[in-house]
This record gives sequence, C-alpha cells and structure tokens, in this order.
Amino acid sequence: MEYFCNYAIWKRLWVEMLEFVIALPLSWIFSTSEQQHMKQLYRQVALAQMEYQLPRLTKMWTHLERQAGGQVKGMGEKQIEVDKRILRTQIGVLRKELESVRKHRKQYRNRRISVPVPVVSLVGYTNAGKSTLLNRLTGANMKNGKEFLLTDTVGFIQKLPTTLVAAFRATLEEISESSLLVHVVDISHPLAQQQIHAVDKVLSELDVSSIPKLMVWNKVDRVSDPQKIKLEAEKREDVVCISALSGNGLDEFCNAVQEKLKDSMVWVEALVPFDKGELLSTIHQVGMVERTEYTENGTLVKAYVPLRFARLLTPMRQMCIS
Ligand SMILES: Nc1nc2c(ncn2[C@@H]2O[C@H](COP(=O)(O)OP(=O)(O)OP(=O)(O)O)[C@@H](O)[C@H]2O)c(=O)[nH]1
Ligand SMILES: [Mg+2]
Repeated sequence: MEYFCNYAIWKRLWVEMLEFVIALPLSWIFSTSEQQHMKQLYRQVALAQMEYQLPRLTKMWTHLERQAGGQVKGMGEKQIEVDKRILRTQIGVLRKELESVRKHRKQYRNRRISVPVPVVSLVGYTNAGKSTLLNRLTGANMKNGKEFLLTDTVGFIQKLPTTLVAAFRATLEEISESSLLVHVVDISHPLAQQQIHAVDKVLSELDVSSIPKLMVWNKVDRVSDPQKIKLEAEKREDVVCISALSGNGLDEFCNAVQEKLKDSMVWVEALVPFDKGELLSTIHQVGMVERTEYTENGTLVKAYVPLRFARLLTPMRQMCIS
C-alpha cells in the first residue's frame, strides 16, 4: 500500500505539473482563477513534500559517513545542514507565495458568492475522470438548462501522509460551499468499491454531509458488460452511468444535475419592481421560473431559486405577502 500510495502521489504531481505547463500557453482561454488554482495546487504539493522531507534528511546522508569512515567524520552532517537550509529557504518562499494566492482565491470566492449561481463540484478518486468530464461539458449546450458553475477538485487517494492531507484539504475546502457534489467513480476499476469508500471517508471528514450528492459511474465504455452496469445503476437512486471520453450519457447526467439542483432550491413568490429588471433576469438565470405575471406594481415571479438567492429576495417576498 505504501508503494501504491507513493505511486499515486507521483502520478498526481506529474499530472498537475503537466496540466500546469499545458495551461500556460492556453492562458488566454483559462480564467485567471483556474490558473491560480493550479498554481496553488502545485505549490501546496511542493510545500507539503518539502515539509515531509525536512525531518527525514538525516537518514539520506548517513551513507556519506559510512563511506568516509573515520577520516572525514561529520561530512554527512554538514551536507544535511546545507540541505536543510536550502529546503527551509524554499519552504519560506513557497509559504509566502501560497499566502498571496490564498488571498486572491478568497477575493475570487467572495465575488463568486455575490453571484448566486449554484456551484456543482466534481469530487472523486484520482484518475476517475473528473477533469475529462469537466472538459467535455465546457461549452456543451445544455437544453433548457439553468446555469451552474462546475468546478474540478484534486483527486483523493488512500493513505496520504499527514502533511499532504493538510495540503489537499486546503484545496478541497471550497467544496463546502457547493450546492451539489458529483462523486465521479471509475466503475471499470477493479477496486472501484474501495475507492468509493475512501472518497466517502474524506467527505465525512470534510463535514459536507448536508450537501446533496449525485454519483456518476464513469468509463462504462471500458467495462466488459456495459448493459449490466447500466441496469445496476438504474436500480439505485442517484446514480448515472456515463463515459466522459465518448460523451455517452452526458445528457442524462445534465438532467440529473438539474433535478438535484432543483431539489436543493426553495420555492419563492416575489413581486419584483419594474426598476429592478436586472434582478428579474438573474432569477431566470439561476432559478427555475414556473410563472411570471405582470401587475401594476411589478412582475410577480413564481420560481425555484437557490437558497442563498432566496434570501436576497426576502424584502420582495414580504411585499408579495402583504
Ligand atoms: N476509457 C475511458 N477513459 C476515460 C474516461 N474518462 C476519463 N478517462 C481517462 O482516465 C484518465 C484519467 O482521467 P482524468 O480526467 O485526468 O481523471 P481525474 O479524475 O481528473 O484524475 P485526478 O485529477 O488525478 O484526480 C485519462 O487518461 C482519461 O483519458 C472514460 O469515460 N472512458
Ligand atoms: Mg483531474
């Protein structure tokens, strides 16, 4: 398991670094926030690795002393001190950079909270296909769909060293602000069930049990009997089968997301004054409008809207009741 764990960390680092490098020439496509997110992730992992290495350096250089015998005693020790100093300086630089990125992310989050579009977060074990799904859906036209913000997260892995857990958790703290968590599973993986448990465990530690969840069984194109898997999924509630790679099942996925979001919305009836036209268009944008009536005093809207947005409408709801 230790080897598996190390392999997973290296794979993670490799993929993130590749994504980071690829993202650079495409910076005009990606939003600044996405780039910042990748940079933050890269720095967090690097920082966590260095912090992990620091106390372990002692062991790495003891061979020098053994090789040199009694003549140059202390050589290994000197090298350790130099290495430790280099690492400490690098850790200091990374910490500073991370702090500034965190500030930036916080500003971005505050801005996002003021725009009440529901946030849907993709979570799941590493390699499940979250990024592939996100890329597939970017720019996809959703029929009659309402807007929502789909965000990717870092993949979970089993048995992370404690320092890395802290770093990963920091990148995951944003999911607590989501309206819906989509748990992406690589159903073709022989250890799919264990991976589901591992993800559930991390989620329970993150205390997000109150957020509605939808499970997605991805990579159905890779299983030996896709029909059997699809039947199995149909028997269960809140499971959708897809292939992010081929695009199979994406319509069903989008419908399921819409349905789930609707469940998490609240019913409002509000009288929106005519001079608040922008509010009316936001209701159409983020909510699901069932009816509008034009009255003398404004537009009477009956709709499902995200809870956060319903709060904004409270004064108008009171006007409607009185
Ligand atoms: N056959 C098949 N492969 C897929 C599918 N979806 C994703 N993959 C492949 O699975 C690999 C991992 O996909 P990613 O989207 O990077 O997975 P991820 O969940 O973002 O992984 P992390 O970022 O490490 O958490 C890639 O090689 C994808 O091409 C699918 O539906 N079918
Ligand atoms: Mg990914």
